[in-house]
Amino acid sequence: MTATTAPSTAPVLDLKNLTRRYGSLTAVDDVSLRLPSGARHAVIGPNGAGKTTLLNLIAGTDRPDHGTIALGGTDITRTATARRSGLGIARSFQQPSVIGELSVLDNIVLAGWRHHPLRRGAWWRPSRYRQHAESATRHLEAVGLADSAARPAADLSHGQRRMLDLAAALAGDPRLLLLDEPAAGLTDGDIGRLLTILGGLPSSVAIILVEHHVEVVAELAETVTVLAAGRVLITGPTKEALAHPEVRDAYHATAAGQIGADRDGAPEAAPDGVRDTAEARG
Ligand SMILES: Nc1ncnc2c1ncn2[C@@H]1O[C@H](COP(=O)(O)OP(=O)(O)OP(=O)(O)O)[C@@H](O)[C@H]1O
Repeated sequence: MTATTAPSTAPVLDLKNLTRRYGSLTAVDDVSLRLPSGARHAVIGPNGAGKTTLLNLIAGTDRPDHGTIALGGTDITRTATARRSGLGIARSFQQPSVIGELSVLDNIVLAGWRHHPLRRGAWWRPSRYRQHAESATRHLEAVGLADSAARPAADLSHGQRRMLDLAAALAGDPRLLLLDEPAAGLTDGDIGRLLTILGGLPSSVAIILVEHHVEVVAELAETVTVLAAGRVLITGPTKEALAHPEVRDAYHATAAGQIGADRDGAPEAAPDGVRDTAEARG
């Protein structure tokens, strides 16, 4: 495939008119979005709004029926998922994808090897292993897991697994990090640690955060896109987006479990929390 590379001033991500249909359902409906390098952007909306589908389209695990995706000015609409990873897109999942039988360190060594554009041969060969182990240790330090490096990943708590999944995503030195509900299932303490870690990432890494916790969005995101039934309701600065009347109304529906609810249907942000958080930023 031919790739057209634009100057480095190109947005890190440029989505144009993305649409994904499943039969008669349009999960992502004509979504356009331009993010500058180092953006801190959140995508919010009710259950079924199309947030995960949008991440799948960007990561390449799903394909749009219409529209284009450019990464740093290069059209990647038809580029395979593995190649997108090599180009700098990394993702952490709602369910952490760690290998329980491997040590915590080896999970990251393997992730670093997978992301390496020139990877060849077996990752555990000593020369390659040493090459990746040093940076793997740095990534574990960044997520607070260095002390657990030698433990089997299976021994980690849910919160620690999520941090390990995040370290695995960072192991490829991404320029675009896709985070799908990173705070889901975390304790308040773990959420605090997550905020510190994500807040400390270098500006060379742009983040797209799908998250139901409004306080996490308010703390981390500079800009927000609100999706409703696959369409963009609003894209703008976080404070403005969260204070938008339709967003406020939508979050009022939380009390009925229709938006912002966790998988058990419990509301994660009271309507007043939206207002208070948005005002706190201003
Ligand atoms: N592979 C698929 N086949 C058919 N329908 C799908 C598929 N994936 C998603 N959908 C539908 O597309 C719509 C958007 O789903 P999506 O998971 O993107 O929403 P979401 O905003 O991430 O929701 P949640 O907050 O619950 O994770 C939903 O109606 C969902 O049922």
